[in-house]
Amino acid sequence: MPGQRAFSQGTVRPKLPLLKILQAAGAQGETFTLKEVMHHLGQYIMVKQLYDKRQQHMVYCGGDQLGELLGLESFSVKDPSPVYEMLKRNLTSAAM
Ligand SMILES: C[C@@H](c1ccc(Cl)cc1)n1cnc(-c2ccccc2)c1-c1c(C(=O)NCCN2CCN(C3CCCCC3)CC2)[nH]c2cc(Cl)ccc12
Repeated sequence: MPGQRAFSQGTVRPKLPLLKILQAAGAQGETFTLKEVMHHLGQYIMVKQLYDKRQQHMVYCGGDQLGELLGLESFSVKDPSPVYEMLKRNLTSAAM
């Protein structure tokens, strides 16, 4: 029951550029929980090998759609703030 899910789990609707990134990581559908968004973004980084193999907390996203959305060439997974800022710009509540 989508309606029920929307109210019970804080479901969000990614804007198109972010939705395309999530779908490239294998996401199905158009609404997700925040946890699912983070999982698919992690998968995307791994599938596209955007993380540094030696310094695995570093993500080099310059030249990738993810970097376009973040407005960054790189970031560390140890500082999630740029990702949360990007999500604020690219997620709408699906509960409406
Ligand atoms: C704590 C969490 C996190 C979650 C959100 C944020 Cl804003 C920062 C940090 N995290 C810790 N390392 C990673 C990570 C590191 C390198 C490559 C891929 C993921 C993640 C990220 C996850 C995730 O869902 N993580 C599950 C467990 N990860 C452990 C790391 N594992 C990989 C580490 C590199 C070598 C291959 C395994 C993958 C599964 N989702 C993310 C999405 C983004 Cl935009 C950025 C990073 C992550």
